[in-house]
Amino acid sequence: MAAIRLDGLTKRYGDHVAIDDLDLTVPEGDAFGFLGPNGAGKSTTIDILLDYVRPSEGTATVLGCDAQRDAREIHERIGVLPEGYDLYDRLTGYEHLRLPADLKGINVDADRVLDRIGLSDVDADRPVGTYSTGMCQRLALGMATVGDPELLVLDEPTSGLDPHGISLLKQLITEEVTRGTTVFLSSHGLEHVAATCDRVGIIEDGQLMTVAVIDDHDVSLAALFDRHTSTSLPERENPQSVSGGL
Ligand SMILES: Nc1ncnc2c1ncn2[C@@H]1O[C@H](COP(=O)(O)OP(=O)(O)OP(=O)(O)O)[C@@H](O)[C@H]1O
Repeated sequence: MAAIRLDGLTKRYGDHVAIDDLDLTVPEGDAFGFLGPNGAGKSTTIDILLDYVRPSEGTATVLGCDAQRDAREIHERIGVLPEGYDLYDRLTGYEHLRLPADLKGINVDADRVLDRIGLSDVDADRPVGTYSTGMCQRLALGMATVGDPELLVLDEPTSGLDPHGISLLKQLITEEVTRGTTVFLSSHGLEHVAATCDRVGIIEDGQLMTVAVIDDHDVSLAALFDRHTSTSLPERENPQSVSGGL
C-alpha cells in the first residue's frame, strides 16, 4: 500500500495555482525527500495531507485514508513536524511531549524521546519560553515521534538545528525507516535530503518535475535539481548522487 498518494491534486488561491494537477505515490517504508524552491508548493501539499488546507480538485490519500474525510484517524497514526509549529511558552518540554500522547490516547516514554533529540531532563523541566530556537525545533521533532507513528511528515526539519541536532535528526530518520516508518521530508537543504532519503521528488510552480532514486552514481542531486527547476544550487550542496529520474 502507498503511504501517500496524490491524484490530480490542485490548489488554487484565487487566480494563483499553488498546486497544479499533482500525481505522486510514496510507497510504505520509503524515506522520501520533497524538494523545491521557495513557493514551489511543498508546504501547501503537506497542509492538504494534514487537512489544514482543502484542495480545489483531486484527492490525497494518507495510509489508505482520505486526507479530508478521515483526518482524525490520520492524525492518530502519523507524526508531524509542521513548518510553522506553535509551542506554548509557559509549558515545559515534558508537558509538550504529553500533548501528542494525550491526542493519541497513549503514554509517552519521555526519557526515550529526549534521548533521541538530545534534550536533558533538566531542559525538559523548563518552560519552553526559555528554549533556544534549536531546542524548540528538537522538541517539536520529538513531539512528532511520540507514539511510534506509521508515517512521519517533516516540513523543513533541519531549520534552526546545529550540526549535532542535524546528526541526531539523520539518526532518528534512519531508525524510523528501519522500524518500518515512512518518512516524508520537505527541505531546501539538498545535503540533508541526500543523506537521509531513498528517493526525491522535485516540485516547482506546483508541478512535479521529476522523481528520482538516490544512489551512488549517475547524475548529481544538484544537477537534477538544476535540470528540473529554474533555480541553480551551489555544487557544495551535492554530496551524493541520484539515478532514475522519471
Ligand atoms: N493562503 C495563501 N493564499 C494565497 N497564496 C498562497 C497561500 N498559501 C500559499 N500560497 C502561495 O502558494 C504557493 C506555494 O506556497 P508554499 O508555501 O506551498 O510553497 P513552499 O514550496 O512551501 O515554499 P517555501 O519553501 O518558501 O516554504 C506560493 O506561490 C504561495 O505564495
